[in-house]
Amino acid sequence: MATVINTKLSNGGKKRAYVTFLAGNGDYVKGVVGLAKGLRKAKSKYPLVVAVLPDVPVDHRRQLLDQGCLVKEIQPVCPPENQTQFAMAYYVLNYSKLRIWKFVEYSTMIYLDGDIQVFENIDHLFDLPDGNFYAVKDCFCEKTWSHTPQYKIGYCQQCPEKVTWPESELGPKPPLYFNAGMFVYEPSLPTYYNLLETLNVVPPTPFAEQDFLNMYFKDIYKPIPPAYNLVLAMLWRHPENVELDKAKVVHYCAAGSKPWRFTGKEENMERQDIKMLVKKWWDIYNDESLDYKNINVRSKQEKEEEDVHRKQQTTMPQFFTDSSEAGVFHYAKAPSAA
Ligand SMILES: O=c1ccn([C@@H]2O[C@H](COP(=O)(O)OP(=O)(O)O)[C@@H](O)[C@H]2O)c(=O)[nH]1
Ligand SMILES: OC[C@H]1O[C@H](O[C@@H]2[C@@H](O)[C@H](O)[C@@H](O)[C@H](O)[C@@H]2O)[C@H](O)[C@@H](O)[C@H]1O
Ligand SMILES: [Mn+2]
Repeated sequence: MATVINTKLSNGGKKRAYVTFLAGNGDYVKGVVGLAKGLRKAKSKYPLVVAVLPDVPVDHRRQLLDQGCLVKEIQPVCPPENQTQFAMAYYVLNYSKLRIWKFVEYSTMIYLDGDIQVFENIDHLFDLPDGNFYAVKDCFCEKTWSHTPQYKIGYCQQCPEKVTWPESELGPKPPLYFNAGMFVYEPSLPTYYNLLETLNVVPPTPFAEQDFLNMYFKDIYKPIPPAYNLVLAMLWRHPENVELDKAKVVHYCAAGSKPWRFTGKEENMERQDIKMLVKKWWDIYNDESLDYKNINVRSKQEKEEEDVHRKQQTTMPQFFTDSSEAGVFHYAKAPSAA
């Protein structure tokens, strides 16, 4: 009987945290600072861990520590030698995200890209049933997908009734596919080592670690509502699937939409909803009252009010219990991916 490795805390404690990933000495650090301040404004009760590659400079790490982040250095993960043309050349560095499965001091983590902002409290996602991988469905309609059969025939999982998948010509319909900019997962050493072993034998593909994670977790992937990761292209590709005022999490992944380098010149960036969302991001980034150093000076009364507000927030939203999403909770506990 193999010894079961207890990858949870030895005292069985249930630690939780948000986690993001930072590489390079460029301007993505602004995204992570904005995310740290956004989580604070949303009154999240869990810390933000930032997994940094060795090339993240000391002054950027200092900025993150000053914003109350927990900075953890990780080593890069490189895919096997390959001739793949990644959808974006820099996607090759995104494989390093896989290191976050090693953070087993946490039982559950919510991964958020550095170009994501959390505008409403999503702490309740930590209470989703264990054993699954939760994320929001992606869209195949941007030209970044032009290399795929879906794109070529105009098929998208966001509107499967629009173009029927031609099983006779293309074989079975592709499984549901998630955007890897946001997901709820359980760190696990067996899963971590198996991910790295599997990576070495799977040929890389254009969406790099996003494709790889979709392949690896396809049997335990459970979709959650788009409010938890609004991929901006949905606004012009599938407006019928978007309720902008209900978007709790916004993912600035459309070309030209990164708020900290926004010019408004690229396609779709002249839209009023895009400009409103970019302003919303900047309002948080520039709000000094959200800086970590200023948070601890609040009055005792404000803290009591905050506790009341937080208690109101921690109940699972109604739609998770009485809508199609309820299927997420009625699944039998899936076998761990490990
Ligand atoms: O130079 C870079 C590029 C990417 N990233 C990190 O990798 C994530 C994924 O890249 P990106 O969000 O640009 O991909 P997209 O979601 O736009 O396809 C970013 O959010 C950052 O957290 C980074 O830190 N530095
Ligand atoms: O390395 C691959 C990346 O793939 C994803 O971004 C893409 C993808 O979602 C496409 O569907 C969109 O068309 C595109 O705009 C968007 O940038 C993740 O957001 C990112 O974290 C990362 O995993
Ligand atoms: Mn992103």
